[in-house]
Amino acid sequence: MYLDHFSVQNYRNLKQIDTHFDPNVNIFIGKNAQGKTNLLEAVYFLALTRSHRTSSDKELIHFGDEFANVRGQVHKSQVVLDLRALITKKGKKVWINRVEQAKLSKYVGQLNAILFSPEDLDLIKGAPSLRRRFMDQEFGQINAEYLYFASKYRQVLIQKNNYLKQLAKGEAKDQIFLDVLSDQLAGIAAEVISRRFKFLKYLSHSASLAYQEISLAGEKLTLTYHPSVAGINADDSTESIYQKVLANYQKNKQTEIRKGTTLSGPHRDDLEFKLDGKNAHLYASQGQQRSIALSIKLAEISLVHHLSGEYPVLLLDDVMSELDHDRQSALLNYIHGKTQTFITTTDLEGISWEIIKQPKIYHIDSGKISLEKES
Ligand SMILES: Nc1ncnc2c1ncn2[C@@H]1O[C@H](COP(=O)(O)OP(=O)(O)OP(=O)(O)O)[C@@H](O)[C@H]1O
Repeated sequence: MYLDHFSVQNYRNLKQIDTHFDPNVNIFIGKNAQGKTNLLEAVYFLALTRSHRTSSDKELIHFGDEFANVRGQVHKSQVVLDLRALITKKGKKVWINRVEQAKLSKYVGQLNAILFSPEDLDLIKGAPSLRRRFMDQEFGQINAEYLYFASKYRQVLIQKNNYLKQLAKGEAKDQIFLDVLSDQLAGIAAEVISRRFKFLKYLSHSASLAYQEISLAGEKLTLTYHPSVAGINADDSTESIYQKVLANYQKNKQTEIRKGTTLSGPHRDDLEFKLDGKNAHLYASQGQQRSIALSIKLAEISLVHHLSGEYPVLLLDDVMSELDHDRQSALLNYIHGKTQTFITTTDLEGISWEIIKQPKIYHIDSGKISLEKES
């Protein structure tokens, strides 16, 4: 798939943009704070109806304005879609082919976007919450059911935690209501966990292949999912995961009441990256971590293609300068001719131009873009 006609009004410092992107490579060159990330964020928002940088949509509206609007024409192999997202201070609305969509879950997934930014390098060594957010964002955009269950899980978890706090303070007494909430939460947790296992199995396999292409040393990369409820494994059915999560909630019921919070479930799970069986969090060098992060992104591209038959668009925010020549070559060769790619950079130094064939080059200055030359 690729994004052709693209227009923006009042998105952060991008007051007004109206352009047609190149189906292959688009490069945005600009000094710091000119709007390069904002532009990629606007594309990401059009795809996922959320920013990768903030959970507050209001921040996305240009200072002093009332709304932000992003619109794009997406070409897929069988169909052309007109997508539109409108952000106001009261909320957001989305349209597919001018028809307003009541549910965001019906909209998300029409345009798939994989974003790679320097922060992704923290995925390996950063806090477990980063890896959970990674799973929720990436699996949510490729699978509407995952998106639904992950957000339902968050809702019911808040409800259960609020009730646990009331019980802890003695403001509530009815433990049967707690059992009802735990049962509901365990059912949704099982749906989330079984899908995480399924997608991670594929991701691990293709990330391992990608890592082998990128790293000259040839170590084997594996991804392992660690559910916080002991005893759950990849071969378990959803029903059996549900039984194990529920049994765990029951076992820890009094501790959860005392602490006023739910101690296990998808919100406490983690993901482990290993190189030749060794935990990359503890042992991988900076360079190996870059290769792992890059391999995961390449594997995501392949996962989207595997599930939807379409390649996602790839947003590379300021990462080219972070990658050495060999890793840039591996990345660009991998995506060549498959994915529409958007690259931001402050300068042209350090980019392996010989690998990028006929890009469309834009300059970006104070939120305005201008085309350098047609490819
Ligand atoms: N809601 C908003 N309204 C207007 N301007 C905004 C808004 N939010 C952010 N900005 C401006 O956007 C600019 C930052 O843009 P962006 O993050 O895209 O920079 P960049 O070109 O990617 O720079 P760098 O190379 O440093 O990452 C800043 O000048 C900031 O003040």
